[in-house]
Amino acid sequence: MVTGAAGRMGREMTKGLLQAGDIEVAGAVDRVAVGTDIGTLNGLQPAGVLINDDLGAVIKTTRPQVMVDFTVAAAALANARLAVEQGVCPVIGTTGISPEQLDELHQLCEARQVGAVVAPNFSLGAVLMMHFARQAARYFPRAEIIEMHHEQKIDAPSGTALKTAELMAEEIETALAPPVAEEKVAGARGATYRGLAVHSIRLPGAVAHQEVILGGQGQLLTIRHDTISREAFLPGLLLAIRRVLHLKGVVYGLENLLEL
Ligand SMILES: NC(=O)C1=CN([C@@H]2O[C@H](COP(=O)(O)OP(=O)(O)OC[C@H]3O[C@@H](n4cnc5c(N)ncnc54)[C@H](O)[C@@H]3O)[C@@H](O)[C@H]2O)C=CC1
Ligand SMILES: O=C(O)C1=N[C@H](C(=O)O)C[C@H](O)C1
Repeated sequence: MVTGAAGRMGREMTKGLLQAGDIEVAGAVDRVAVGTDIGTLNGLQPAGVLINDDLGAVIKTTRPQVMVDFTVAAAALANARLAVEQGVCPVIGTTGISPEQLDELHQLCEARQVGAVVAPNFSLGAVLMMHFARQAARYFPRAEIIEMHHEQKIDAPSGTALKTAELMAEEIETALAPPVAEEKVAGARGATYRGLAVHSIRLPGAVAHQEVILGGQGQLLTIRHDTISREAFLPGLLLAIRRVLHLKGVVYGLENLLEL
């Protein structure tokens, strides 16, 4: 089942799931487009699954194995609690979930022996970009992250940028440049997370893009990923759905399901 099924990601991923031979979409939840068939909503044949705004009722009536969540951070943890309590494995793409919320999910999943995947980015290219940035961080003393997204994105920095900084911080020792003597305009040097400067751009025309720039003596290394269309997220989501059924506890980051 999919929560946030009427959103940008929910629609695109539901469309892909409806077309995947080995997956049945049992239910769809959203606060909007209630009563709309998810097939029709996505330009396909009617699928016989109507969007419902009551997650508890959908879980009880359809008994799904997996709940895919693309909603908002404020809803994602509550949705996951409901799912795990019913033995349903959450696959969460929603970003903005705090480390404390992630800990709570870890404990809940351990206690119930239910698998969950939380992945700030399901695009395999973005996962590789993060992996390469982490590797490169071993050899460069400084790095900064620039992420660019569409204007409707509500969180900043992106979940991908935060995850990238977390991965790089495990390798890099002095990522943060010395503070400038005078920041003439507040925020000019971006935000700081895990010792790395992170800059967020929001522009029409953008989908999801990130550059990691590493600096060393006499050289710069730029690692960049561009999401041109949301279809990019489907193969990673399918992988997570198929694997989560065999997990116990939470896997945070798709890189942990790939042999990198
Ligand atoms: N992990 C990944 O690969 C990706 C993650 N995302 C993340 O997915 C999330 C959703 O992004 P978009 O689809 O662009 O947003 P969106 O705003 O288009 O869709 C969110 C949907 O969730 C619904 N919603 C909100 N609260 C709800 C609740 N309590 N119960 C049920 N439905 C609820 C909204 O009505 C809306 O239809 C964001 O956190 C974004 O950062 C986005 C793209 C890729
Ligand atoms: O909101 C988006 O669009 C995206 N959100 C995720 C994030 O916050 O990193 C993944 C991707 O960048 C698209």
